[in-house]
Amino acid sequence: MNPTLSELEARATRHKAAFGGDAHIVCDNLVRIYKTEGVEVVALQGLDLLIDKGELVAIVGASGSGKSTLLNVLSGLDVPTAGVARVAGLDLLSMSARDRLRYRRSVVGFIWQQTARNLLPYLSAAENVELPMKLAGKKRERRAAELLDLLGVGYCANRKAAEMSGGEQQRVAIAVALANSPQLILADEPTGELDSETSEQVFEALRRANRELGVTAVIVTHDPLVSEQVDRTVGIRDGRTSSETLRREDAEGQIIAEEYAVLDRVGRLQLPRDFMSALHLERRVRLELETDHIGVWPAREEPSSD
Ligand SMILES: Nc1ncnc2c1ncn2[C@@H]1O[C@H](COP(=O)(O)OP(=O)(O)OP(=O)(O)O)[C@@H](O)[C@H]1O
Repeated sequence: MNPTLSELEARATRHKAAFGGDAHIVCDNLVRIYKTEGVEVVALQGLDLLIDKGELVAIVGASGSGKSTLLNVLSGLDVPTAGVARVAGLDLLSMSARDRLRYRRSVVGFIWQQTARNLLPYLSAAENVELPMKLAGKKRERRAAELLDLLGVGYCANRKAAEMSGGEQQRVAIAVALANSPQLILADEPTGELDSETSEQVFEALRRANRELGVTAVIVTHDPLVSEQVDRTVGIRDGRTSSETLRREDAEGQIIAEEYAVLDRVGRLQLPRDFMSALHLERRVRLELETDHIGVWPAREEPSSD
């Protein structure tokens, strides 16, 4: 017997609810199109991404690949054009303005690349950390000091931004982002303006926040020092997730990194550009299913018509 319309609707809803399950961050076929002066730029072209609660993930990709767009969507600053974006069970597309404000105040914390953008210059480090708590109507006297201590900048509590180094300012910025106990922190090139030694300290502070407070952390970065030290690095190309590198420790304590291509739900994957050019793969490829892998070959030369 053919299913009724209501059965079909129920099936479609079940299918949707299943994608991502209880992942902390779910991006499903996410699309963001910018329109400027009649020209459309597709910054995200059906991006899929799942991140579990408590993960520390780096996002890498060439300039213009869509990394900041993704972070702006996850931070609630920007609304995608289509698809699904869900954080901690909250739907970022259908959220009301009031819920969005609450989301940005207490579910997510943000750290920008420009050190000067993260802190108010006329407030001390401790006052900067207290500010988001005050705005959310919370007053927890000890928390600012505790967070600054956790991130190794307790000694900066009474200093203003101009009296701190770039690395100290970024660690205070992490404390500000953590002030309202968010579930997720997002950092856009947090070490972009810093030298390698200072970068290491800032990354270490992010890692400590992730491990000790259990907060999920997503870091957009060009810095190999960051991207090569996380358990999972997601590569974005042309507005889609194209690769993932997973790192694990083997029995001898050596870190093993394995790079994977990402297969989306309908079976699409992006072949690395250097693989494509090495075998002159273009437009059409021949696929063959073997017992434990799939072979990909350049298409045979088309027989000429004469
Ligand atoms: N507000 C905007 N209006 C129009 N186009 C935009 C806007 N923001 C981003 N874009 C375009 O969307 C695409 C993705 O940009 P995005 O900033 O997300 O890339 P990115 O990977 O973060 O780059 P970078 O590493 O240089 O910061 C680019 O082509 C960019 O020019």
